[in-house]
Amino acid sequence: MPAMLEVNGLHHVFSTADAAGIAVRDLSFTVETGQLACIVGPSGCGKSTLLRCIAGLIEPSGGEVRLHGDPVSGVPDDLAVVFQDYSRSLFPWLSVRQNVEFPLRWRELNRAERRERALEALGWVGLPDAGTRYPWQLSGGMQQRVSIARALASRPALLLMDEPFASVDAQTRFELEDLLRRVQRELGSTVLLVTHDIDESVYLGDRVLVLSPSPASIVADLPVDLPAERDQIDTRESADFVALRGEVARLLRGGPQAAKAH
Ligand SMILES: Nc1ncnc2c1ncn2[C@@H]1O[C@H](COP(=O)(O)OP(=O)(O)OP(=O)(O)O)[C@@H](O)[C@H]1O
Repeated sequence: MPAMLEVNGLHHVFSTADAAGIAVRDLSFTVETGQLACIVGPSGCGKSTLLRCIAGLIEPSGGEVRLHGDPVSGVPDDLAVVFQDYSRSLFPWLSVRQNVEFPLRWRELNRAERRERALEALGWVGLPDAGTRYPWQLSGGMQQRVSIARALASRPALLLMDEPFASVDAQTRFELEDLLRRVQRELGSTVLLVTHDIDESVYLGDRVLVLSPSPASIVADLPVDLPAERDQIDTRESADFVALRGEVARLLRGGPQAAKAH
């Protein structure tokens, strides 16, 4: 059976990007069904470009992306993306429930089924009673929960997340990280999340892919051998967490040389 996501020799060049125009350089990896894989890399290294190529939003200059064996060209139906900026991704003139229902219009679902799915997804993210409110009546963290509910409502084969918690305060970030791990495990979702935050990548991931500075290539692919049940205080204080965080930090500081040593 093919992996849920296969990225083979992915390469992307922007005419104005740094390093002779190369944004992503010969990247290959797979993500298995039910896995939460984190990609961590320095600012500007090409994380968003990589995610956009996988989402079919950018046609890569070279290489290929396969979703459960099928080549990706254009945005696949069974893929959803959560971006960092929830304030620009939710429609302010639609209620929370209507926002969550919106992408379901392109599914073969009747009105009642769309409504049911939206309310179910709002329940998954702890907002069962927020359906009639408007995004601007909610806190930033609640708005990002709505974005996650909208992405999950279509039950995507793959959920892509681009720095999803970078715009909320530290306490809310912890809550959203725990929410994501809980929902991902309950639903068995396959998630690929990019972040520049080393601690977040280790706390959230079943696995951490470390990227080099621009142009992005893979420096290391590390399994996260932490217990599945994680706690924001105890896990972050554990010896295994501290050791892995140190390893990722050293790889990020050392770039490709560290990768060779690794
Ligand atoms: N549309 C574009 N046109 C030209 N160059 C681009 C475009 N988008 C990104 N780039 C360039 O590609 C490189 C990688 O950018 P990208 O946004 O993918 O990095 P990133 O790791 O997501 O950055 P950050 O951590 O700051 O969000 C950068 O040099 C950037 O300037």
